[in-house]
Amino acid sequence: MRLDSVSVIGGGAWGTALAQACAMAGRAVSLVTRDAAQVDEINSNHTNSRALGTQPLHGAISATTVAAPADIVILAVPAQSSRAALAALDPDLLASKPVVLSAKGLETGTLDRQSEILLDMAPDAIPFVLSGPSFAADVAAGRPTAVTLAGDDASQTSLLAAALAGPSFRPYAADDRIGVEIAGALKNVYALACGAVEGAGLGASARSALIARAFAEMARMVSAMGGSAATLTGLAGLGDLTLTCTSVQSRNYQFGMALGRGQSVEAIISGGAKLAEGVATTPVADALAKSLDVEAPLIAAVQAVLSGQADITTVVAGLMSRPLKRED
Ligand SMILES: NC(=O)C1=CN([C@@H]2O[C@H](COP(=O)(O)OP(=O)(O)OC[C@H]3O[C@@H](n4cnc5c(N)ncnc54)[C@H](OP(=O)(O)O)[C@@H]3O)[C@@H](O)[C@H]2O)C=CC1
Ligand SMILES: O=C(CO)COP(=O)(O)O
Repeated sequence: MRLDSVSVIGGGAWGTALAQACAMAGRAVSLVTRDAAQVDEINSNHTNSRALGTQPLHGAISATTVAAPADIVILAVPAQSSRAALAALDPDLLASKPVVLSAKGLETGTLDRQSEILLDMAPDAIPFVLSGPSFAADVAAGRPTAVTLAGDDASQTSLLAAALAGPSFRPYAADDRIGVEIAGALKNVYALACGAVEGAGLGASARSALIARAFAEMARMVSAMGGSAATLTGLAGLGDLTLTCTSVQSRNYQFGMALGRGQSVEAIISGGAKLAEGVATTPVADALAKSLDVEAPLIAAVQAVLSGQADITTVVAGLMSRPLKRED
């Protein structure tokens, strides 16, 4: 498997940060964005100001609007856009190629994970999932970051992890693709909840209780969906859950804070909120929990708030009055 060149699809914060990580790892990187002005800026000024402000980009990154063949493809568009972005690519670019899925979300309507979308659109592609505690700004600035890279073939996954690893970006190879995907998607739902706890002024104790119960709920979801709950002790589980559920830097946490202050979803979005993947993923996760008969009161609570069925006070009172139970 040749792993010299990388095509990153998506010129937002995460696509640009992953392009930077790959360039720092010694790969030749093509960053594919649909915005011609962004292409000009990246190629002439080595910045992508809309995505990452003044962060200087590595000279090994070149931008384009049209994807060219590469040894590795990284998909870095929002979860709800993955299918359209794949459909716009020449299928030959994906056939038998390692495709790294980096979006954290479940698809509206189909309830699909990112790798299910990929295999639907490009059955010959080789899916890998990259997830873990990693803000784009940190990765792009070369601050130390560690993530999980999950794939079906252990030796291929280790080779790919080595090809993407650089001085400040450390992928750990893993084999539980489903567990990593579900963890990455659900942590955004719980980050909305934790942000809401902060926005509503419910205190740090409540937030930590929420994180711990979210971890237990996530384990039930992962197991029911065919993944391994043990995966959640790693970077994609505990690592990303704690980062996103405690950082004001997280867009999902910020969205949750606005909910906690009493703003409606519509008002937050029309006020220019950045991408918060948990908003689209919550109803999908709620539907999956119900169809799989998984006890998921926290996902249901976030769904009740997002859909306007209940306010935060009512939802918290409901959670606190559930029958007492053993912790396991
Ligand atoms: N930012 C972060 O710190 C991290 C993000 N992620 C995940 O990465 C994913 C992307 O997030 P992020 O980059 O931050 O989001 P951004 O909002 O910063 O960027 C999204 C990018 O995707 C592009 N895009 C949207 N739809 C399409 C499409 N159909 N075809 C091509 N390009 C498209 C947008 O283009 P345009 O501007 O033209 O609309 C934009 O460049 C999310 O799932 C997120 O959870 C994961 C880890 C860290
Ligand atoms: O996934 C992330 C960090 O690991 C980014 O989180 P937000 O999308 O909430 O900003």
